[in-house]
Amino acid sequence: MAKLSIRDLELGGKRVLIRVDFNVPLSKDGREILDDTRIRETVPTIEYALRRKARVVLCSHLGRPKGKVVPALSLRPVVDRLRELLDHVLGEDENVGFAPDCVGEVATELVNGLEQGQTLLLENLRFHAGEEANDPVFAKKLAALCDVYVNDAFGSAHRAHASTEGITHFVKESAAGLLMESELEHLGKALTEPDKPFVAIIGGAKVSDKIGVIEAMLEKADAVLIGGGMAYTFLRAMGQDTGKSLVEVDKVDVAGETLKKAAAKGVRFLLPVDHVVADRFAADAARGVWKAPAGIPEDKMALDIGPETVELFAAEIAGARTVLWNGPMGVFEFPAFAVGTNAIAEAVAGNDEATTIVGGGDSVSAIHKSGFAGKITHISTGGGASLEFLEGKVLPGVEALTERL
Ligand SMILES: Nc1ncnc2c1ncn2[C@@H]1O[C@H](COP(=O)(O)OP(=O)(O)O)[C@@H](O)[C@H]1O
Ligand SMILES: O=C(OP(=O)(O)O)[C@H](O)COP(=O)(O)O
Ligand SMILES: [Mg+2]
Repeated sequence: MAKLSIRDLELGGKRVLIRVDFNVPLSKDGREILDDTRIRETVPTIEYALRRKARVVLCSHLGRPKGKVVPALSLRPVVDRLRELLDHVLGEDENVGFAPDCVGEVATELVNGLEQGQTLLLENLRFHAGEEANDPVFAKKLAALCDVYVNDAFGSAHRAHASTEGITHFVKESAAGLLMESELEHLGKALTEPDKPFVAIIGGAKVSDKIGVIEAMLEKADAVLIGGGMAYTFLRAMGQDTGKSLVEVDKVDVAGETLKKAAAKGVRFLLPVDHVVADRFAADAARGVWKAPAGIPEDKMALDIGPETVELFAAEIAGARTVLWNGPMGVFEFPAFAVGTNAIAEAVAGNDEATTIVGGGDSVSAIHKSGFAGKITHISTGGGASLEFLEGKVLPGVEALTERL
């Protein structure tokens, strides 16, 4: 099922709306970009359009503002970084423009005022509730800003939102961008029929989003290693005390079912056997190592996997021929709780015989921080998107694109 590519489009003079995933990890005040991979990876697509004299409009979400304007989640800080990265394509005095709202009069005026070879970034799509609700009224407003639509946001391709799915119903041509194509190609090669043993490592904090995918993963993986914030809902399902650790109470049943299925299928399902716990969620919190079978005390939260877990996971990783990793093993943003994530990064990077894929906005930030990024086969801009790709279903953001005839 071939989809239209940006390379199939006539772009000269056209208003080209490119949906990008600039959902980059930010410092707490929202001013500093901690990892710019997701911006850098879209440069080839933007450059491609600019060189063909398109009038380029970029749109993205950032974080989860839930339909309200949250100043700390403004995309404005991205403009400067983008300007630097496009320096080789833009004229000397040329700036990347910024529209303080993604739809409405001001946005329309700024978009229509764009000349060939100019670029405008729209404010956070999720400041409008219509984005996540996939409201056709909002999708139509976005569509009105362009002549052609390009989706380069692989990291958001698992979302059927107004800017990834809805909009395609209101534009004539919807095409994949160069990053979208490259991600699908790399992940397709590595994950459609993965070399075995296939080890999947899942961590991070988006428990309710990703826990459902783990069950599907049991069909493909030989071993599943669960760390980070994902682990505690499973440990709770096993009846362990998890203290103040991240647990999605609504998902404890799903976790229990997944554990049963893994056992029935003979898939090795590894959970942390020890934890680095803290008394509060802070960089300078008092730390200690807690080891199963003792439960995590009521007043403590687990913020990293412990040293025995690292050894257990590293041994499994060493025998793999394909590794897919999404979700950090701990709160790696705090150096004191980055040890487990860095050790797993070293183990994945150290397996020279395996195809290794690390995906996700925060996981990519973590792998760069660890210093081992250079030894990973493919660094993907998608976390949830990579996991859902592995399930084998077509991602809604890809499915919605125009068929190539
Ligand atoms: N034990 C934990 N408790 C709370 N948060 C955690 C824990 N381990 C990891 N995290 C957090 O998970 C976040 C990343 O999760 P997620 O967005 O799912 O990953 P990715 O962006 O790589 O797909 C990080 O900000 C990290 O601090
Ligand atoms: O960061 C993202 O996904 P990821 O954390 O799984 O890598 C995407 O931008 C999707 O964001 P969302 O999970 O808030 O829809
Ligand atoms: Mg993330």
